[in-house]
Amino acid sequence: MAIGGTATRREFRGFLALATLVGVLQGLALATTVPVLLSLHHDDTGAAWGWLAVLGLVAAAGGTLLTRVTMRGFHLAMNVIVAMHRRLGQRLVELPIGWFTPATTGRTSHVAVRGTMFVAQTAMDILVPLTLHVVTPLTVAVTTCFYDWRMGLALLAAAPVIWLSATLAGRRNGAAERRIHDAASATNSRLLEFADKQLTLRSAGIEGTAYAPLDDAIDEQRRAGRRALWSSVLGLVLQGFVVQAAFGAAVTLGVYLAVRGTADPVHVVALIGLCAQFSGPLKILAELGTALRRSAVEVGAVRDLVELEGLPEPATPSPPPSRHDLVFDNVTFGYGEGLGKDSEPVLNGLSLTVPHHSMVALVGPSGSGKTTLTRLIARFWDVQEGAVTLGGTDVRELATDDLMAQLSLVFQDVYLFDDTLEANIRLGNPGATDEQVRRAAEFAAVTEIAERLPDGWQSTVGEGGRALSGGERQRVSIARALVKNAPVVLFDEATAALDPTTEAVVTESIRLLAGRATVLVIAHSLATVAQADSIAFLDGGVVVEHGTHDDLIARNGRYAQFWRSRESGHHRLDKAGASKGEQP
Ligand SMILES: Nc1ncnc2c1ncn2[C@@H]1O[C@H](COP(=O)(O)OP(=O)(O)OP(=O)(O)O)[C@@H](O)[C@H]1O
Repeated sequence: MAIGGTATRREFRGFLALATLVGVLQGLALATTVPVLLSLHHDDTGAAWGWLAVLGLVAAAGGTLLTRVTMRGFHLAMNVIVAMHRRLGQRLVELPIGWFTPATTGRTSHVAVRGTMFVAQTAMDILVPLTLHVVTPLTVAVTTCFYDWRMGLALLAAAPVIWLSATLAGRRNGAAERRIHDAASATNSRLLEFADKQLTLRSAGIEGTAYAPLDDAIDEQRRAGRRALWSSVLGLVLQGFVVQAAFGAAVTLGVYLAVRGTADPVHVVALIGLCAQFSGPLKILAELGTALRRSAVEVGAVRDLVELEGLPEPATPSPPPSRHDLVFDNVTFGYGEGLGKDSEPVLNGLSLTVPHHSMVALVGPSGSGKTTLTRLIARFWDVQEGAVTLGGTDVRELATDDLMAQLSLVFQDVYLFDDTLEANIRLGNPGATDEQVRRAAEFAAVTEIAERLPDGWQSTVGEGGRALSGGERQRVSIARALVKNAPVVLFDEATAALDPTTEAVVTESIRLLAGRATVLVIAHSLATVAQADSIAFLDGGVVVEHGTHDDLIARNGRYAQFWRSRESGHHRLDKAGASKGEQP
């Protein structure tokens, strides 16, 4: 319950205390049946009625408190769900953007839905019965001591053995539940991937529901489920056996005492009835323990997510810089953990300067690190060695909001929300006037999209912008970047061939930005390269050549080769053409 915060923890303790009190009252009500029976046996009807009244009062108090405890459990569950969702939401905005992959998104949705559902169930369906099923038999055992200390002690001595067997069974089941959880998370991720990649799968001729990674994940989930079922059945059998053995031992002891004449046989019969109330609830203790562990696994997964390390925010952030030159100073970065041998650095001590309000084009073979380089500026991830500075300030020293306010990102995978065309542009600058939005849209040739769509600017673009073509989506994202009017623009030109309008918009918007913002563009077209103040040619995670177009042509190195090969054949630098195999 720590996950719900301090207030929830206090509420939880009160809830458990109340549930314990209900358990004690239920045990006392059961124990009161013994004097009722004995009074009847001794024909003392007055005492029998008296004890019956006590029994009624205790049972009524227990029932009333049980209603209260159930209500409290409900409130507690709701509070924890809200607290968990809040913390989860908070954590998601703090995580580095690079953390979000289809696998982690699948895991998150699984955890957010199942984890919270389990918490709600834990308080209501598990914790109350579990507390009652422990406290009531213990109260019965203690009160038995008052009637016959020998039989009472026998019950109390059995308690740790029963507890141990319940714990062992629960632990086994907990491990099985963890496997089910992992398998279900994996299936969830594969399912999302399967839905998301339908186009790719179908174009690869993989039709229907046959998709090996998903089938494997479902098989693993089935196997884990079967193992968990066996584990749970074995636990129940073990628990039932131990409890029956304890009950049998208490009955045998009672009979022995009666036969030896050291206990009244009627007394013993009444106590055997009470012992049955001791063993009944304990039989399903293992089952409840399993449910609790299952819940703990789900809650643990939420906690793991909540405790993931977010992007470290500076304790005292530097003020937003007034100049906007970008410097990569000896930057080393790899996607794995640390810089161990399992994590080949993608950038190897790379240094590059993009002066204030200048434009640098990044070119180079596929996989040379161009995308990675631009994303380090926006702190999708942090560098492992060296530094990325903006206006002389390390990007890690800036508050994330301040940093993002300086940047406009025009990436190929920029997401359009299932909202209106206008709202998607305004996202770049929520405070922009209608006039500013329309001007940016006009420049990025989005106006003609609005004119074509039935509801104009108010037309919704569908989830991820699916109502628009790839080129149109890029135009909307350019309009979004233009309306933001940020001093630094990171531009990833589309690698796929664009329609002529979009191609012209890309060229024009880059021309517009030149001199007004610091622009770092991953260039795939010669038209873009030609507009840059300088060109950095990347290979193997380092800048192998950097200079103006004329300088680099005169040097007759890698860039000159690339330029000639593009000029003589293709107009675009597609990925295949720029691959390492073919010298650019
Ligand atoms: N999220 C990621 N996790 C792990 N490795 C990655 C990730 N993104 C990129 N890489 C690896 O980093 C290397 C550089 O990739 P990057 O995308 O930066 O190159 P690029 O020059 O932009 O390539 P392209 O022109 O094909 O887009 C590649 O080997 C790639 O496989």
